Amino acid sequence: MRQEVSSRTVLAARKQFFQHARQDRPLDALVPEPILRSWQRCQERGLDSAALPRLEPLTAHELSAIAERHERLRRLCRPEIESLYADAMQTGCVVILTDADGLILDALGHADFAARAAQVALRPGVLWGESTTGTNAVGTALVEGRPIAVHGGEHYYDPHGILSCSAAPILDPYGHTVGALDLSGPAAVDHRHALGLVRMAVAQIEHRFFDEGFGGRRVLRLQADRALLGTAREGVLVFEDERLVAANRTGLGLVGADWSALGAARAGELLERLPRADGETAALRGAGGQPLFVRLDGGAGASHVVRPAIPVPAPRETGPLLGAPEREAIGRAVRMVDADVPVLVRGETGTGKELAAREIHRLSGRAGGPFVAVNCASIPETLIESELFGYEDGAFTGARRHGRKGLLREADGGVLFLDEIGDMPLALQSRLLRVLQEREVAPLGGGRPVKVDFALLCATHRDLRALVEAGSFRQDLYFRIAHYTVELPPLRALADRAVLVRALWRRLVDDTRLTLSEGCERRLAAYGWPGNFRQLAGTLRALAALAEPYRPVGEEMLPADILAAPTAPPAPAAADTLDALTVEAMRRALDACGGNVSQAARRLGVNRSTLYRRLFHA
Ligand SMILES: Nc1ncnc2c1ncn2[C@@H]1O[C@H](COP(=O)(O)OP(=O)(O)OP(=O)(O)O)[C@@H](O)[C@H]1O
Repeated sequence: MRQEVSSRTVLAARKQFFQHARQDRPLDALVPEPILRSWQRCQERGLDSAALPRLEPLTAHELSAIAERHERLRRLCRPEIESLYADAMQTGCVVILTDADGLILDALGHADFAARAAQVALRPGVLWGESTTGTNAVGTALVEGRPIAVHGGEHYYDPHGILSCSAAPILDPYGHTVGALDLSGPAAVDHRHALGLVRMAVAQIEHRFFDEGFGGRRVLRLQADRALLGTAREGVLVFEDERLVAANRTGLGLVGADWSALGAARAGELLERLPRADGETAALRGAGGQPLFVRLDGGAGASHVVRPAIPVPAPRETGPLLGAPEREAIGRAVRMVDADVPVLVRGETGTGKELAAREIHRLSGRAGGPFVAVNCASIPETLIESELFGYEDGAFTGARRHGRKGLLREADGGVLFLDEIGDMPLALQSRLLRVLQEREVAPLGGGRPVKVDFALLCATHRDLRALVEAGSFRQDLYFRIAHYTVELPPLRALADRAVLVRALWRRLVDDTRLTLSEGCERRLAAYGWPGNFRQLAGTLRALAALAEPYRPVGEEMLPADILAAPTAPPAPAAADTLDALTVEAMRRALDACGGNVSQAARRLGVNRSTLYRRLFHA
């Protein structure tokens, strides 16, 4: 209902604004002020709202060069993108990361909506800045410098009326805009929580900027609520000598300052004093008299890297968490790769096919060589050939085309990973087959063939045999790449999922004070996880964002569809077998040591590898 009323109002506002009809009501009573301001900016630029926006998508090659330049931003945003992705899968949305100009770097989400969004060019490589694409959440949030939701007809261009988008700019510790995060879905669906989710995710990302150290400067963490110190909801102020040089928005807000204070304000103007000792939590007052809890990390003589305010995490394990059969299958795949036999990894989306492929590479004799991953489904069909095989100078008309080596040659000495191989066009399948037979690549444009030496790993979520029968996959290529297949089972089919949930939580959440309650773990273990590990990881990250230190996350914080799923049957009586008792003792030791595997192994008097194998790969 709310959606209907608002879309009627927006329609009236559009009529008044774009058709210069009678001014029945002041426009700012019909649409939010930031939207109106944006419409006016677009009109002044001469954008025609009834036309199609002028778009110049980047080529896959240009996009990958830009994405590489923004590697740090993408890495810092990854945990939040994955947790928003879990939400997006449930609400039929896409999560989008852009650079500071509004160029889409990553878009991840529900396939149905992603396909519709692509029709209005809401996809990687396309610029959604306001000056080209009119009023839209990303572009307008970047211009206005604050989080903004743009629903349906509030978009400047008519075709964008199918979208409902919420975006927030991402600021670095110096107040510079480095990108924007956006959650977009169909306009017909009410996404009232989207802006809140995006805002929270951006606060976490901005907080993470401070993890990378400030070279001996003094980093002050502050909060009015002591329990929030050490969490992503704390404020941060960085001082060089006594001068404020970096901050996050919460920190500035708590001392009543804004970005203009950077480089100008001195500590004494913001707080009654700085705490005397490193690591000491002090109760003091802001310059305005407001009570605050503060803690200082690092100082004049401090080491180069800022000490984290949360307990030091155990070193991270990064490979996949696997059951014993899958670990064995991966071991066999490593032997195949070492013998130059191609390997196919099969599994539903999110089961960890790429992670498994990276693990095979890491364990193989080619670990010292490159791992080159190509997603055959995400590169436009017209570009796959040149991306893979490269091209000579002048192979194309147009000044931008310089010769390119191609990914097959870039994988030389290492592993080429062809993800979603089932989506490779038939003509290219023939070319690939020839390369595999002859072990040489001829670039487009008639260059001399070059010898290549790479091991081939392919992955698919499809039934390749059925594609062969349907005539869309070459049988000879199928036989060539599917000598040995690693089947990754869906998460719901794995044994002992509670152990997996706990292990993944420990991996993803550095702060050992944050834990899941038993009931919550049970619910998570019982759920069907259509998005498999990816969805589970996203959900765990979202729960971590809501968790408070020393208060185990309760079931009530779980998303509705997980709560609605039936819970697991009670543990089997076999729990009293010697094996089950051993594993239970190991789990308890691990919990007692805050997830630190080395410490737990020492306590039990067993090898670290034994503990790891029994708990995580059992
Ligand atoms: N076995 C696992 N252990 C821990 N994390 C995992 C595991 N499998 C997947 N993940 C996590 O889930 C996410 C998705 O993994 P990955 O991209 O490898 O899946 P995929 O099967 O290749 O997905 P898609 O088919 O959609 O490309 C990643 O963040 C990865 O770290």
